[in-house]
Amino acid sequence: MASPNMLRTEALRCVWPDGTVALDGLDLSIRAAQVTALLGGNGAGKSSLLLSFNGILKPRSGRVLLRDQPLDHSANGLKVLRQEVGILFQNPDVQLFASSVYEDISFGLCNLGLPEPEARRRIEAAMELVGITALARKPVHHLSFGQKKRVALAGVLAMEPSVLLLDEPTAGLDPKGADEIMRFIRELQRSSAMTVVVATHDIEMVPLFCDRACVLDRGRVLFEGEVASMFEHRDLVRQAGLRLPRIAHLIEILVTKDGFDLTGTAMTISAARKILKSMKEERELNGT
Ligand SMILES: Nc1ncnc2c1ncn2[C@@H]1O[C@H](COP(=O)(O)OP(=O)(O)OP(=O)(O)O)[C@@H](O)[C@H]1O
Repeated sequence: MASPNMLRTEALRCVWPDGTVALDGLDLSIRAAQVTALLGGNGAGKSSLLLSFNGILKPRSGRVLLRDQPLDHSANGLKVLRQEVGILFQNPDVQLFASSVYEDISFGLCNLGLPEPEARRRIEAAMELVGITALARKPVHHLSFGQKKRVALAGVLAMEPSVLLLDEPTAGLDPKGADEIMRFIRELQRSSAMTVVVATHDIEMVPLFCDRACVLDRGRVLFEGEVASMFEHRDLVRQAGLRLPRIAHLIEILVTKDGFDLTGTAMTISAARKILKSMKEERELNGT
């Protein structure tokens, strides 16, 4: 059975104050308890869409619905919304402003007026989750970029949101850090049934960590559906300025240019290994 929709847009049109149309009549759905990749070239509208999900960018027309209820853009409505829908910005410097890591993570919770023991429990749990407990007393301005990103994420997670919006979470991280953050988000999403939306240019991680994909182009939806199905629409992928994962591209070249008789396609190394192993077994059976 398909998951219910957590977020939905109806003919959503968003225009920045300078007149730039960022989203141009968008109709799409974000399924609950899944990881959705938001893809598209530079300026396609990914960040603008995340900002509209969080109520920061208000629709010029159309609407955004959370659990089938239109967003309430009043001051109180936004306060409630931001407890439920957390956003990690691409640049952690716009998100961090307190003097120490601990204080920064506690900022959003202080605004909720939580009792001190509950706030402390949440802060410590969030620091533990993202692996920054040892940094608790460190000044934020002494942290590396990757550490700042984890602190900003801990601040979002301490609010215990049911929807997590991530704008380029792996940008600027080393390969190990990028892999760790995506694995961690995937595990967290599975254990807590969180809904996650990831705007990214990191196409390699899409088949590894995402269930669905939504491809934007000039503020419009070009594709919405399962990740595997998106990669089957190769023309569309390329039209949107995207590419296949390297391993899928290699398989494509082996079949189309080098005449390899491979059945199926592969988006990940483990899937490619299966295909190549089955080809080897078939050859051995046929004695070729
Ligand atoms: N604060 C702003 N003021 C005016 N225009 C903006 C603002 N932020 C974004 N835009 C414009 O809105 C459009 C969509 O930008 P957006 O940042 O949402 O795209 P994106 O898909 O996230 O791009 P990228 O992959 O480069 O981060 C672009 O034309 C951009 O120039």
